[in-house]
Amino acid sequence: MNPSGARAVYPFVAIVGQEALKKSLILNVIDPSLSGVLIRGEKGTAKSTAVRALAALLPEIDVVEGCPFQSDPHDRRAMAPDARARFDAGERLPVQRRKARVVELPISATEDRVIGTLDLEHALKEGAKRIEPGLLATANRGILYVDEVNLLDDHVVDVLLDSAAMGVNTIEREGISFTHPARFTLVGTMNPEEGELRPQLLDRFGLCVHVEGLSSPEDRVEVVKRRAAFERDADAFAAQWREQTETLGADIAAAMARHPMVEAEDSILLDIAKRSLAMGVDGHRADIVMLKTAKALAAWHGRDTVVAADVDEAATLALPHRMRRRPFEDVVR
Ligand SMILES: Nc1ncnc2c1ncn2[C@@H]1O[C@H](COP(=O)(O)OP(=O)(O)OP(=O)(O)O)[C@@H](O)[C@H]1O
Repeated sequence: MNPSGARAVYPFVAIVGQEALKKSLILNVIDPSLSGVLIRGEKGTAKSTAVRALAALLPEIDVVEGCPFQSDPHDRRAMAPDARARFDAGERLPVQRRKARVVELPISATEDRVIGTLDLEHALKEGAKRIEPGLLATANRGILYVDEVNLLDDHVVDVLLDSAAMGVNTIEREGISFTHPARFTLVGTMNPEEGELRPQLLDRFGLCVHVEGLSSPEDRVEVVKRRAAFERDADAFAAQWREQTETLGADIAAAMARHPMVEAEDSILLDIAKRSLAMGVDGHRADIVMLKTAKALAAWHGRDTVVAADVDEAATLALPHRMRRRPFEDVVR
């Protein structure tokens, strides 16, 4: 525990190697419309460590103070009904500035816990209907993290992916229909040895990375040393990595600011289309995501124009889970 009472989190920048994993998360912060990432791989390879550590690198956002739906005080369309009604009535909404969050969805979460529900106790006691927000409300404008996403009820995964795609969540109970903004980046981790995700669900994760244990003995030693130092004194360890953490946070913020300016020429779009055709992907999601990824990469590298190398890298992140399976091969790598 650190002085604020929060449990110290292993720093993102102290993760050894695993560049694709780290890059896929950073790109989703630069462009939250990338539709998230599915991180597949064996156990103990820093998957959950990386996602939890991402919280320290997320941008600051303004929220309507006390709003359980994380309404944006500066954008009427990004407000939940209550905040919008107050805004329309001319109220000056109180603003709280805080970091965007990583919210974890436990594997045992029920549909009500995810979507939200009607507070029946309140309705019975007070005679008034009140919405009890779910995790999709808490995760609005942040990251929703599902560890072992392959073990989550298919129906709940469907709900998550639908909300993530539409940017809204609707709670329907007892004749009431309540809609609130739910824009979040879905990050799922899974160990394929414990079961696969349906291909329809795979395709809806923007990016996919495969993570393996490190193969160099030196790197493995470094992992052990760093972990031991972290466990000995987590705050001192975090302090040791603070400067690098701040630099990475500033680099991400700069890329986010540059991102809307990035352009891609038609020759790049053609290159993307040809790659999708060559890989035999279904539909057009691969092309759309590849272009977005290439643009986020260009912004990350400080450029305003997408170059061929961005498309090369984007393809490694956006295509693996979309290639048509060959007979007898149902494992995505
Ligand atoms: N590349 C790495 N750099 C630093 N620490 C690592 C690395 N790989 C693994 N670790 C350490 O190994 C432990 C296991 O990592 P983590 O909990 O993130 O695994 P995981 O991939 O989420 O798998 P599981 O599903 O088993 O939890 C953690 O203590 C983590 O700090």
